[in-house]
Amino acid sequence: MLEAINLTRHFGSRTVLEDVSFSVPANGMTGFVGANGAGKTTTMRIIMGVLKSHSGSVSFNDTAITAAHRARFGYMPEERGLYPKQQVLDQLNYLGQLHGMSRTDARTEAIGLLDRFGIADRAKDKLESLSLGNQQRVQVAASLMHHPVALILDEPFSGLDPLAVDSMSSLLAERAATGVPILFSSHQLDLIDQLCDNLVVLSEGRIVAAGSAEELRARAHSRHVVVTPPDAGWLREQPGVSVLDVAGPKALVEFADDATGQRVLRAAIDRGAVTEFAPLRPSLAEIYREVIR
Ligand SMILES: Nc1ncnc2c1ncn2[C@@H]1O[C@H](COP(=O)(O)OP(=O)(O)OP(=O)(O)O)[C@@H](O)[C@H]1O
Repeated sequence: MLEAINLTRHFGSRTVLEDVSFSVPANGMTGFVGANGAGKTTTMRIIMGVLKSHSGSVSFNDTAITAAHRARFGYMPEERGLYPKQQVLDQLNYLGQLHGMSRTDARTEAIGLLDRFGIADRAKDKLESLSLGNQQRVQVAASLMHHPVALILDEPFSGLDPLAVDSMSSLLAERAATGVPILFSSHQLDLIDQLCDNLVVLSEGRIVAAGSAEELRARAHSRHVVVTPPDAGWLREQPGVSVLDVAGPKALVEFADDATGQRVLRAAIDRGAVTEFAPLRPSLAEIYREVIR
């Protein structure tokens, strides 16, 4: 597990991170979301030691993080970082060898990753001759070359077509399943919803929500769809019930607590037929919108 503990960072007189704490558990993907300028890249840079925090710390598997840990991490920085004029395969080979892989292992791994991303035929081309989306695939491949023990990826999915998103997400899910903590930032809430086991939401340098998707869903608003023919308007009169929408027999409601939900269900049965009484699982995207409001 990777942990950020009370990180604070200023730029001049501006505080861009304030007491930021969250964990990135092994066995799962953690989505890092927040508006432009919220502080995601700054946090990732601090985790990777590219930037120092003014207070707070980072730990990996319950010990203070060291350069040796970080050398075994995979990092895809916001500014990317491969050489545009160098051949794709050469760069991946070189990076693998920098991480201690033999020339043969590095080459095998590089070809395997390029193949996985459907761009093995571009191995001998200069990076700059690839489309932006394909360059992005190479950048992600670079971060995966040495079988990292943790992955920190700054917007790895931006600019990818749907097939590339699929191949990248299945590869990352495989790595996560082997116990590699993965933190990735994204503005694509639908993807976050699809991929993440954990979510960290940053707003103006502060954590506004963090935890497992299940915990966050359980903590979120308790919305229900209630269908009581012929007309669900009576729900408006019920204490502890906020009616968000009503159309004939169907209402979308929020209960103040579970007991209110049970009381309303009994009242609905007393009135006649109840054809639907169903909790709505909020998506992570909805949770994000709610906490960021
Ligand atoms: N080197 C720097 N000098 C001064 N201010 C900086 C520096 N780096 C980042 N900032 C400021 O810190 C704040 C957080 O920026 P950061 O890049 O971490 O946000 P972000 O959440 O990654 O945003 P985005 O989603 O747009 O990538 C911003 O206001 C940014 O202008």
